[in-house]
Amino acid sequence: MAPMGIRLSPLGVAVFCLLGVGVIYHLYAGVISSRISSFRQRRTVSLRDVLALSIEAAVKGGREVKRIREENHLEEKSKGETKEGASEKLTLGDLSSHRRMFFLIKNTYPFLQVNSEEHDDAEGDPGVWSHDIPNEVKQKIPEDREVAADRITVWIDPLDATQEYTENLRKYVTTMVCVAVDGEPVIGVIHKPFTGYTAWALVGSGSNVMPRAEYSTNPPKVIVSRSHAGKVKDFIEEAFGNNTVIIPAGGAGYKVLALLDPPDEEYEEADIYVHVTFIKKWDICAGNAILKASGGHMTTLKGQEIDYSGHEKNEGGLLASVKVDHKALVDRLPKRDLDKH
Ligand SMILES: Nc1ncnc2c1ncn2[C@@H]1O[C@H](COP(=O)(O)O)[C@@H](OP(=O)(O)O)[C@H]1O
Ligand SMILES: [Mg+2]
Ligand SMILES: [Mg+2]
Ligand SMILES: [Mg+2]
Repeated sequence: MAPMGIRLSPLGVAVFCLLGVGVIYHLYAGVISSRISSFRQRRTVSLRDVLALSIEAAVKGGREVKRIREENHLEEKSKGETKEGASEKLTLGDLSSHRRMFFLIKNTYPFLQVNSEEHDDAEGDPGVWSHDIPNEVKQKIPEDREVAADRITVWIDPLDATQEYTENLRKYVTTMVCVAVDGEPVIGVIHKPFTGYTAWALVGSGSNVMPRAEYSTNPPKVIVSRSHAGKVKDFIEEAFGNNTVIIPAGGAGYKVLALLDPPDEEYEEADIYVHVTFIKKWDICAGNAILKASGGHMTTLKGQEIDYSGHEKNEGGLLASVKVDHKALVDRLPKRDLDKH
């Protein structure tokens, strides 16, 4: 017999304990959840560390891209079709690079939101960041900034210009990482796996790639997509005249580099970059950050800034420029509904 004449069976004890936990949870739920959320908010990352990690991710992903192309073992598939009916290709290069890049970032900072173009939850990768900060980054970014982790969205394109990769047009291929803070592009990395060149920028702090000395807008030389062009030629001729030089090229990363002055072997020189079909944020965020760091702009065709948080779609087209009057360019573009392209 228990004291005071109460006898509790094991089941009774369990029910009693559960009730007790329930009462305590009810009383303290608000306190517990606010403690958890304030703990999350207090978690910060150094932007210089995230830049170095992004460079390492782009380079390591790029090694996979190069290896698989050189072994000529692409395992090419189609993920479906774009709205315009072009095949959206996927190769082993995209997937292996995704695994390297995505898990390098996730294993280092598991709490960061990372959005990759590709998905492969089945196979992880044990890689973690080396914590090496390249000398060039140390020199150009002497002062660091800490940012709350919940303000950050990372965008990864493990292989940009997959179409051209399958055609063995190597110069167009890049790997890209972008870090947005509150939806604004802040860190951009564009790496070229076949030459080893890497362009990077931390907006407001420094960059290793500069604009050229001169740009023309009367008319501009316009770089455009070669495999997702839509009716871009008509659009450009209506804006800038029938004699405008149009340069078709693969890759959104490549086309941004063509607006700048990268010390890389093979690239074309353009004054502006125009895209009129649908495009996704992992394709454009890194280039947007790099242009912004040089005082340039990447906007929709109506001149709106692109928000790099939330969903991945950009449906308003693209106009990118540097060292010219971007607003004046927007004003010269035809005011058309993009669905008609
Ligand atoms: N209409 C569209 N729909 C979906 N993705 C598009 C697109 N136009 C361009 N892209 C993507 O944007 C990148 C650059 O395209 P382009 O070379 O035609 O300028 C490519 O990225 P990926 O190769 O990473 O898929 C391509 O798939
Ligand atoms: Mg793709
Ligand atoms: Mg891409
Ligand atoms: Mg891609």
